[in-house]
Amino acid sequence: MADLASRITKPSDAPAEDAVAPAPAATEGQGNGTEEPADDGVNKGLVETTYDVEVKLSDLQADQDSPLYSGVSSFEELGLPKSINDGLLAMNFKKPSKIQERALPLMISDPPTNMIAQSQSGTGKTAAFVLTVLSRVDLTKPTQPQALLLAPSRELARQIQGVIQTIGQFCDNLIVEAAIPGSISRETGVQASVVAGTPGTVMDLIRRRQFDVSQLKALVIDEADNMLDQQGMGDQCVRVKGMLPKTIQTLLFSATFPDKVMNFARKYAPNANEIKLRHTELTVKGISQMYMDCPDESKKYDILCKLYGLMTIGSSVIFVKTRDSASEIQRRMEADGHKVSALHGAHEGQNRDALLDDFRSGRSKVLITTNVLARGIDVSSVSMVINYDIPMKGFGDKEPDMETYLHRIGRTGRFGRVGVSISFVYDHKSYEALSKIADHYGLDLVQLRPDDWDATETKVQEVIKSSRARPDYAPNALDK
Ligand SMILES: Nc1ncnc2c1ncn2[C@@H]1O[C@H](COP(=O)(O)OP(=O)(O)OP(=O)(O)O)[C@@H](O)[C@H]1O
Repeated sequence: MADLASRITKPSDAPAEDAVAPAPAATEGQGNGTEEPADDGVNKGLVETTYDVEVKLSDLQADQDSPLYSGVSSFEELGLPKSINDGLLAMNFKKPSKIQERALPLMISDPPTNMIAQSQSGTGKTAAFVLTVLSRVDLTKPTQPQALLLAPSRELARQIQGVIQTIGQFCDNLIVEAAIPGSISRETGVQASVVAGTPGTVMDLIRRRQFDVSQLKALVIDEADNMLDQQGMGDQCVRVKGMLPKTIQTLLFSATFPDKVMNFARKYAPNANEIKLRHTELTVKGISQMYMDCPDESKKYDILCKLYGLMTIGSSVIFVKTRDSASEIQRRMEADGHKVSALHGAHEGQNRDALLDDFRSGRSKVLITTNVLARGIDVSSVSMVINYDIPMKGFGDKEPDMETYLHRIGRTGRFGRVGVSISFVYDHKSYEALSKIADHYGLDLVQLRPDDWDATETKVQEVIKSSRARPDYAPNALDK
């Protein structure tokens, strides 16, 4: 068994840095009733101290080693139309990140070329593909669908819709619709130039002839490794693509592209330009990765409750394995006087939307969820992620889900912010799973001990206190 203990850092050298993660497959939240699809995330390495050192975004974007680095001084230099640049300015996006600077020129040039692009969590992949889509839309045909963006969950599809609307706020006549369960009227069908949806719903709309795909010019698959995975929504994505014009420009994006899906991705998006990360580049430096050594499973809940005060300094996401345990932990925590909410695939769609909107706005600060929210969700105030259950994959939970770990912890530490992840281990199996994740990504995980609560609080607080919102950061498009 890999030795987690050998990777423990002392309190004084605690701050962690990079992260990585692969991801499991998510469905549209219509999972099989208990366990929901996983996804990834990773971080690694410990940096010297500096939890409380405030690094400005402008400094990060000038650091060539940062994924936020930009060699150009503004978006204007990338040749985007003024209406789009105005939208970026309104969002306070001053300079592109590395993925935006590298991918955009390749994607917006003619003739259109396919793209397979990888970049760490929270580094601005959404804007990269949204800008491409907006540059291709003919606004004189506002109700003619011209671009389709697919995502693994209704929450992510809605978030992408919001980003398109925000960046495109000065594009006259731009109409963006979400194609998620219950969103498109049967009478009218799709009446938009840009559609962001989940594959099952999109497939149904096309089959029922409520979605005219004949003029589509661009297809974006976000979280593409997860979406194309045969155990996830690969089949649906293949069917959807089979119904689209053959000449469509296909853009695949994710923070993780495990080798096993790369071959398929290359078939799905033939002759694509590729931007890939090396293994060592997958981690996000701002995320301090820790683990909690729980004496046994029954103590996990008590330890979670003890962490509640730290969770509410900012906002927190608690990831658990099943819908049932999400609901059960919510019930117990509420009975114990804590304010928490739980969101998972068993909830009805509008309820899910309201729960996430509350979390985005800060009306709720602690969200218990499953892998359905592990990927893509961007809430800038999240300063802590808890892996109450270590993400596992395969039948019988035999192997850790490297990708899901990376994506889960990537819900914090977004675009230069800092955050903490705490993974709970309590027995040989969970300890070994986390050890494998640490070995895979070369992580130095900081150990937290439930019997030394002062040290735990100090280590966590050091990070979270410096994660406060700073004015040089652009707000998330949907955060209120
Ligand atoms: N150029 C920019 N300048 C400032 N902020 C930006 C810029 N680009 C993106 N952001 C912000 O960074 C945050 C993360 O972006 P985004 O959600 O696109 O990350 P991502 O790479 O898609 O992450 P994930 O892999 O987790 O889906 C968002 O809040 C977004 O508004």
